[in-house]
Amino acid sequence: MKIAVIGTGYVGLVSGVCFSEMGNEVICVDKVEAKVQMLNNGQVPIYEPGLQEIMVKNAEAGRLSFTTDLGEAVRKSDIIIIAVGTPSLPSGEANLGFIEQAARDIALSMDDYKIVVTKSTVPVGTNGKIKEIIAGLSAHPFDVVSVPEFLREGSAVRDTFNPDRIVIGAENDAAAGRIMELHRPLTDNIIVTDIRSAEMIKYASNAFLATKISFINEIANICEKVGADVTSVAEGMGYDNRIGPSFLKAGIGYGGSCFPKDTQALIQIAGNVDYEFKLLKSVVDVNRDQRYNILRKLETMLGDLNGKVITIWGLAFKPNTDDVRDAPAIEIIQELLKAGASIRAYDPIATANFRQWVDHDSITWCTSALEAASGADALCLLTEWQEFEQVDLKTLQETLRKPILIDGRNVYSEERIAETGFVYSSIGRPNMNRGENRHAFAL
Ligand SMILES: NC(=O)C1=CN([C@@H]2O[C@H](COP(=O)(O)OP(=O)(O)OC[C@H]3O[C@@H](n4cnc5c(N)ncnc54)[C@H](O)[C@@H]3O)[C@@H](O)[C@H]2O)C=CC1
Ligand SMILES: O=C(O)[C@H]1O[C@H](OP(=O)(O)OP(=O)(O)OC[C@H]2O[C@@H](n3ccc(=O)[nH]c3=O)[C@H](O)[C@@H]2O)[C@H](O)[C@@H](O)[C@@H]1O
Repeated sequence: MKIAVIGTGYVGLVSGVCFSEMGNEVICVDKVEAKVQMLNNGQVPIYEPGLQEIMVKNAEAGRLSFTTDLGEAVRKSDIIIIAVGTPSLPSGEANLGFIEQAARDIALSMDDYKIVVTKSTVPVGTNGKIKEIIAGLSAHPFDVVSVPEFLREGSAVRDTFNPDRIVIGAENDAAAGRIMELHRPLTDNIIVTDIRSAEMIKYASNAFLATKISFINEIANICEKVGADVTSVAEGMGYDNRIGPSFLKAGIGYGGSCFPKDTQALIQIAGNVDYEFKLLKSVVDVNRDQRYNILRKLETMLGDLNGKVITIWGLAFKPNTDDVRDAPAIEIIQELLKAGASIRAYDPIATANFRQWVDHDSITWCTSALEAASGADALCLLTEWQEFEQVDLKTLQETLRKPILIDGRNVYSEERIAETGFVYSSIGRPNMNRGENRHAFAL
């Protein structure tokens, strides 16, 4: 099939590359010329394991190309995939400006029947608006189909080739059939439904996963008070098939470009029809507060943070990505700076992106984990990069000025910590916490 993909962010680029790997002819379009130039030079603007190799292979085979010329891409293709951003407005509602612009651009370029597929996450009713926009500007026949995307950053290629399910929302059986045919090599688990339900499936899925995370984080907070271990609790719960083991890792809360934005958007979608989504509002509140656990733990151990030097390990919102959108590290570092602390920060790959969000004279950007730890009063681990797990804890203890380790992702085992002299605190594992109530002067 001949496919144009509009937008070369995570979703557009990964889908485009994977569809070309499946033998389709794909043209990826972005309005940012620098991005297209990079892609044409075989470079991937995002960090996504495995993507570059397949991209270069398919570009060399002539099945995959990149352009800023949306019109030509649309005219050469049968299927147009919209994968532009839908960021939050200050109200929490999804900003549909990029979607509407893409719909107008597509309409003005159409010269024949096209299937317009929306992969961006859009509020219920948006595909209907896309249809109206295109029909208002073009006399050519077309169908709009909603195919929400469920890939995760950091494992986007694997997720795309091994989806749990494909959801297709369509009004027309023939269009649904073409889109089914496109996805059939990936899975037999294809659910065809109406467009509004498909749009809702995406938000409901992300909101449910966010709920699981806030739920286990609250259980972790209670575990700390009653002396239970949240990792055992999650394991014990996860063996129940009705619950399942995934998304039960307690930590400092979810971040990233999607859960925070999509939970807010769903609260707004419900609010627009006079429904107060109380459960989801609490999920969001719990998530925001969970980040502050790190600060509370630091204050318990160090007292006043003014003048203290704090190491931050991990700036990306999760490992294996350089994406820092809504990363918990942003808010935690801002709060530490407000409290008068200075920061020594390190992330294996996300530092350059992070500096576009937060930069300050009191932050030293380090190029290795141990350099960041050097001479600090405490270390906070915020992203569970494998390199942090593999660090020699004795060397780490000697490198820090004070042996205080706050593990926001429960990376270290009880045995490993027991072999060290760290004052240690993690999330929901009170039996491992050591010396948490000792103030710095006692160390
Ligand atoms: N990032 C992720 O892991 C996932 C994202 N999604 C959803 O997919 C959508 C896209 O997300 P990302 O890939 O993160 O987006 P992004 O914001 O990283 O990238 C979007 C790209 O679209 C381009 N663009 C915008 N308007 C354009 C136009 N009219 N013509 C050509 N290019 C245009 C931008 O220049 C940008 O490069 C969002 O709705 C998001 O919620 C869904 C699942 C996973
Ligand atoms: O709509 C989207 O954009 C995507 O959002 C998430 O994917 P992603 O944000 O890439 O990453 P996740 O692996 O889901 O992690 C999100 C956040 O939750 C946190 N998390 C995840 C799992 C867990 O058990 N505990 C936990 O705190 C992570 O640290 C991270 O900050 C969903 O998992 C994807 O299915 C969806 O397509």
